[in-house]
Amino acid sequence: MQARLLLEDGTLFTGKGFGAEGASSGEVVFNTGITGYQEVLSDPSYCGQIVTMTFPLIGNYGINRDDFEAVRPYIHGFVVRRHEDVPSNWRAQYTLDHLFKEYGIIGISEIDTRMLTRKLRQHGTMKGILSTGNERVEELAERLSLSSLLRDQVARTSTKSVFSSPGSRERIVLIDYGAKSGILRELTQRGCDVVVVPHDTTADEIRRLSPDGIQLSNGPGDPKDVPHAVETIRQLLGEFPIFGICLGHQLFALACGADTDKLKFGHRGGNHPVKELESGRCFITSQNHGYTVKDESIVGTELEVTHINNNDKTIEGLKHKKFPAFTVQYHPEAAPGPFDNSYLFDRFIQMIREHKSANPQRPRQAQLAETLRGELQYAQK
Ligand SMILES: NC(=O)CC[C@H](N)C(=O)O
Repeated sequence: MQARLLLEDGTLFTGKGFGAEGASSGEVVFNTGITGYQEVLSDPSYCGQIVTMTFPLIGNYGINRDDFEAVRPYIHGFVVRRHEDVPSNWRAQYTLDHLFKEYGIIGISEIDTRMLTRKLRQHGTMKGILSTGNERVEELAERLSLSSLLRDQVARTSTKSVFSSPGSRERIVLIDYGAKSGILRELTQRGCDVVVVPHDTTADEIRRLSPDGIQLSNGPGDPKDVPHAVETIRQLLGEFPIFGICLGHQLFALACGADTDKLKFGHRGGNHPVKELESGRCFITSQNHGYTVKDESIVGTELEVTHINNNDKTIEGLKHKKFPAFTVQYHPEAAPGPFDNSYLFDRFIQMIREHKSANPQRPRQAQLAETLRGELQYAQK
């Protein structure tokens, strides 16, 4: 089956289709990871994007039950050099083609992904349209120009209802903006009592859950598309220890009065070098983002830059100077990518314990009584 990818600048790629048939448009981005295509394509932060893998052989180890980062993929297309439809791995349960057919996702192979990546690097990410049909190029171009990029990806990918993953240690409210499963996995592995809440949960609703700490998740799209999330973080800041990841980091920065901007082609891959300014140490990180916190916007806020990207010097980590809160632009939960940064979850738990022992005026009993009162009032409404 022939398939085509047309970019906004008029470049047309012709290749072979796999997965679903039809047409689909989105922002074309590239990921430089060598392994981990299952985690990449199921990371909700790619919602609405057509993802190109720079590694030239994809599909060779199939798809398995355990490596999903969300219950379903939200990507709008997948572009590869060579697609291997006969997986060879003991963990493989079915093929990439099978997965894409199930979820209506179009894959295209036999593409010069090196040329495509160079174009995206030079021009910046572009809109593109994938099609397995035989419409004329002019018709494809017309459909592409009429299509618009999604603005509601957080609502599309966030959980619709509250659910819990019980544990016997710290109670963490995880605000799900399109969270990767890896974040919940890291918290539950540490025994945390996690309650996952939708992106539009209010500060009062969160207070009623009596959290010891708040985890802000990753998520798709422009942080400025979810102003309600920024407002909620602003209300919770100072009251609870906060740890933010990726979109959570950007939303936190906005809540503290800083600003965000779009990068030319983003950071997506498993080997981005990040420098921790305090120690001077370099960490290799997993990344997937197209936006960044603007350097100059930190001035005059109560934020301090803790990490920078060693390639382009953009901000990779922040902490609040007064309140227990820190955030990173990269992915300590890895999946895919190195697990070197998972210690940040331990740091979060440590921060929660320190905050608790420094604030003995609100013992658990008093907090519980307060919660109960809140819930009663809520129920009587
Ligand atoms: N992985 C993420 O959380 C990405 C954050 C945001 N959507 C960006 O592209 O910058």
